[in-house]
Amino acid sequence: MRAGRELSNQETRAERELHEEQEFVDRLHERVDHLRGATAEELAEALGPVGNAAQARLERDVRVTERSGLLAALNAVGSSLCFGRIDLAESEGGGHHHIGRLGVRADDPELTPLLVDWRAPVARPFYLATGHTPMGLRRRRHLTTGGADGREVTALHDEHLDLADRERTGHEDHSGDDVLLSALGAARTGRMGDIVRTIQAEQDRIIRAPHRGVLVVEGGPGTGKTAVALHRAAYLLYEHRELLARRAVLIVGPNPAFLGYIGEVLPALGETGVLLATQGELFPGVHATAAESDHAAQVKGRAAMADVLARALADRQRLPEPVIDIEHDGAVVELDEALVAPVREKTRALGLPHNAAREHFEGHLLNVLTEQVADRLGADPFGGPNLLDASDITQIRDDLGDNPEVWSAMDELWPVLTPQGFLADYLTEPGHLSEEDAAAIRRAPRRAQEWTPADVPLLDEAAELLGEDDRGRLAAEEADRLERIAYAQGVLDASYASRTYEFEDKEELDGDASEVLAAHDIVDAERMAERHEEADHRTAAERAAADRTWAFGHIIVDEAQELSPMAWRLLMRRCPTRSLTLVGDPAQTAREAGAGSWDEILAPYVDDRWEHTRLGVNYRTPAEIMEVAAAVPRVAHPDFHPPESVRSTGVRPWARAAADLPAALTGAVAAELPEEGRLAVIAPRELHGALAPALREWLPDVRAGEGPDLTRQVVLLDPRGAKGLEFDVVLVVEPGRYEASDLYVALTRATQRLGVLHSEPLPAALEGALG
Ligand SMILES: Nc1ncnc2c1ncn2[C@@H]1O[C@H](COP(=O)(O)OP(=O)(O)OP(=O)(O)O)[C@@H](O)[C@H]1O
Repeated sequence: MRAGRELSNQETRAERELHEEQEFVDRLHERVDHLRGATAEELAEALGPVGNAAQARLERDVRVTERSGLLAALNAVGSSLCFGRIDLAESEGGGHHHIGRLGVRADDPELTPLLVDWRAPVARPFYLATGHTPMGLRRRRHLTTGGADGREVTALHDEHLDLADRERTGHEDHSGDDVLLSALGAARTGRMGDIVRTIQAEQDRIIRAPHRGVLVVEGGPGTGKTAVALHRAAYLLYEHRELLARRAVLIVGPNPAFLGYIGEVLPALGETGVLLATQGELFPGVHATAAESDHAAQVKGRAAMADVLARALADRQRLPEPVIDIEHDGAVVELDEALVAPVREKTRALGLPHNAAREHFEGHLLNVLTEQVADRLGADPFGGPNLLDASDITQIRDDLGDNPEVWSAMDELWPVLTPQGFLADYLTEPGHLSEEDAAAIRRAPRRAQEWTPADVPLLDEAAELLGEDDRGRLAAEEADRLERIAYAQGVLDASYASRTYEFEDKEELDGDASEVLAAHDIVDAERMAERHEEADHRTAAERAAADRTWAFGHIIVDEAQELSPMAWRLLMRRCPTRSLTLVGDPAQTAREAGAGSWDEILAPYVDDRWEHTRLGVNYRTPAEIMEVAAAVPRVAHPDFHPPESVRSTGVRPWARAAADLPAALTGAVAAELPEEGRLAVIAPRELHGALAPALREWLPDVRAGEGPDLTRQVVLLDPRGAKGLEFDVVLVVEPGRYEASDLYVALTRATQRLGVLHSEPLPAALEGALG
């Protein structure tokens, strides 16, 4: 009887708790809805016309940026606006805080905090507190919301961190671990989601690590490296908003499909100040997607290429072979090696980039040509000093400067080059390399500008070596400025013409009218022209994408060990403050183009001043699959330890030998396709053509070699393209053809089930390991 009453009291308490949280969540959404409307209105107002004063325009720009950021955050809240609550111990003053995706204050005079942003220091114990170290907490609560609009509180999970606390809420049956496990076991959508509800302590420490310096995060497959890197970006943007909103954060990922996969995480967290890019997109104006051999990419990635390009450029600073004849003033002026070599040396000695030095080359060359002409014209037949005076010499120099033959000689000897033009020329005839390496990267002239990702660091290197001959740009800017002044002058003249009329008109009505119009007198055309310059409303990330010399506030590199030494040179140029987070796993790295150990990568830039940290728990791959996959790196490293899987499913991975692979694949996909979620077929690229018809039922329009659409229920990938991705079910085809690191990647992509299909022998590591 007594037990029965207690039980019903518990039920009542549990219901009351749920009801109270529902009321709170309703109030919260109401407040956010109101804020959203008000912010949208403020933004519309800010985007409206403002006066011409520079101050007003500046203030408007700041307001627009702020309001747009806030609106993006408010629009992003989606369903789990509030997902946690922490109750403080009596010793900490009691009370509680709700934790959510963004900070929200009540509409009262004190602006009482309603919801604490997950990134705020107050929220930290939500992620870190344990029974052993409660961090001042009495209780931690996970709120799960759902329903049609995502606003219904569907479950609470309470953990008591003070073990002496006997109070029960009726929601203690499941712990925070169940919330994590249900997130991990959920069907995949083809897009990565955020993990703010369930960030684990080891991950939280990395996410909130100080932003200065280089932080290296290593961890096996599925340890949350990518998730952590993205949440770190969100955290840094929150913590250092002022700096990073201006300088933007760059996230570099291994391929476009991967960027598509992770692309929604930061916007869902309300952050827009981030540029996501692959290596192939890091040179503005170039979209480098052409393919090439591993050998070619490896040659291009070597650090020595910086020197090779510098030498190739020096080759373009030519000497006459043997002479260039210039017709001038009825005679021939001879440009030979003896004359040009000292000019070239003098110009090189300035240490300027090639294009920037061109102006000096022109000056020096004109001087020696002038001397030659003056020697001839002013020679005293009786052997005395030259008969020409200073003005004659100036005249000769000016005349030479007007002679097109002089300019074409200059273009031959010291041409102004673009990075694209220079590199394309180099690749059609690669010098300063062994014959074998040159053959690997040589390109037919008609394909010379089909850029590959490995070309991008070379283009950037070339741009550095070339510098800018900015005379053209400056002249264009000056012409533009003059045009604006002329326009402004026209406007002023027009308003002056109407002035008398308006003035008279107004004066009759208003004695102050002369004051208003007097403003005209102090605005000259030049200042008015300045005011007509376009306001730049692009975000910092958008401006950064278009600017090769942009210095980012922070750079995050996923799969960082894939990058070549030349790619590191490019990235370090984009990050002069050396504020970087590098994420990678050596066991998943194809070493061909990679830069080797972290020490080797980083020593040239930061010496040994970098921090290393590891993630050790696998949140993706069930233990059964991990056991099979770990055998692959163990072949070369017998003491290899994979990260520990947080889950097991009880389902063993299987292997099936089949003479007719396409038929076997069709059968396997039909049998394994999850009701909800995604299935990936990972197969060597050369088999895609033969396998695509077998997938027609699910992928009717797929063509071999196409970028995958990860939101389809079935996806066809090669092992490199599978990097960083995950699927509910994975079928690996012909694993005997993969390199070990690629095979390890392919085998660790599944969150639920793994199957292997082969017609050729299995690699030794998999033999006997599969059911
Ligand atoms: N704390 C967490 N809560 C919920 N899900 C998590 C958590 N940590 C990681 N995950 C999930 O685990 C999966 C693997 O994470 P992620 O892709 O970041 O791992 P990774 O280390 O980058 O893997 P890989 O090196 O294999 O690409 C993702 O689905 C991610 O959302």
